[in-house]
Amino acid sequence: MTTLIAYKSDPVRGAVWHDIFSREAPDLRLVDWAPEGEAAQARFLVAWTPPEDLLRAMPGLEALFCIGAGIDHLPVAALPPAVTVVRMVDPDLTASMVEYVTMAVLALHRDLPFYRTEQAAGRWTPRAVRPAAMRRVGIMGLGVLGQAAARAVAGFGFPVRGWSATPKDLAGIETFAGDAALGDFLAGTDILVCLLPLTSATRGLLDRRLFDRLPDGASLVNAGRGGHVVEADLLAALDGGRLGGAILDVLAAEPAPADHPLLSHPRVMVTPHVASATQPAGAARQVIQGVRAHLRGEPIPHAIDRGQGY
Ligand SMILES: O=C(O)C(=O)CO
Repeated sequence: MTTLIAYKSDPVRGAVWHDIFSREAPDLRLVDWAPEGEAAQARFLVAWTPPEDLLRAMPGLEALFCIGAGIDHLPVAALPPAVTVVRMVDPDLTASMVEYVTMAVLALHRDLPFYRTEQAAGRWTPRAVRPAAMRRVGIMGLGVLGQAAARAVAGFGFPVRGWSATPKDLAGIETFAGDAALGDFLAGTDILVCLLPLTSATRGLLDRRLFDRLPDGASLVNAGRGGHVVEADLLAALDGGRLGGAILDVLAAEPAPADHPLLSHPRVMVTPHVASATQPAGAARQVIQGVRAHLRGEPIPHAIDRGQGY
């Protein structure tokens, strides 16, 4: 019997998914999601936004493949433990995130938010140029994206440290793990990069208490989720001079309202959640590998740990 995989996402990228499945996995059949169609019988679903009341819509569901790296928006708790939830790990998605973090770290290191404001005011205000070796970058979250970003940033000569919930060993990167080590990690971080997954343990973690543990004038890059940051505390830290600047790809409410104070802040640069995106070819191949592993009775690579929430 053919294995059915339902696809519920953008139809333009869907054309690439169909092409890869028909050429590389003729034994598997990708069908576009429709509530009344055969897709409802599928054992696997690929989606960013699953159908409402997923289990009723797909009673035979065995695995949900998220089309993005983050799964915090999915109704995981409502799914029985037998349904595996899988995160996307796509080389193009990782590469784009590495570009974004590198760009943001360099922009903060080279005072770009400051020069943008000076230029707008018609001012010519040079600041001292500091070598990368004098700017310490701290990356929170050392999963696939965090590790790749840490290596890339270290390549410019920045001393790089990383913090994660559980201990990680990374060549050339000083690593810290758990709540007890957070203070030491922050005290030696001039540019803080958040790439954490959003869970009940990390929601609101970037608050006044955390900003107070950074060196004076430190800056922030958030390419995780808006929910990591207490935005009122970030604004207060920027206005009070604790933080020198921020580059944010994500905000608590997206799209952000036009009058959001972070959008107009002179030392903040905001991008509209574009740091990275899954590309269809690599994503389709990850799903093919994952479905095949499952059919062989093996664990699906990049399945989330429900206890950890990512
Ligand atoms: O992949 C993700 O989780 C994203 O946020 C992409 O937009």
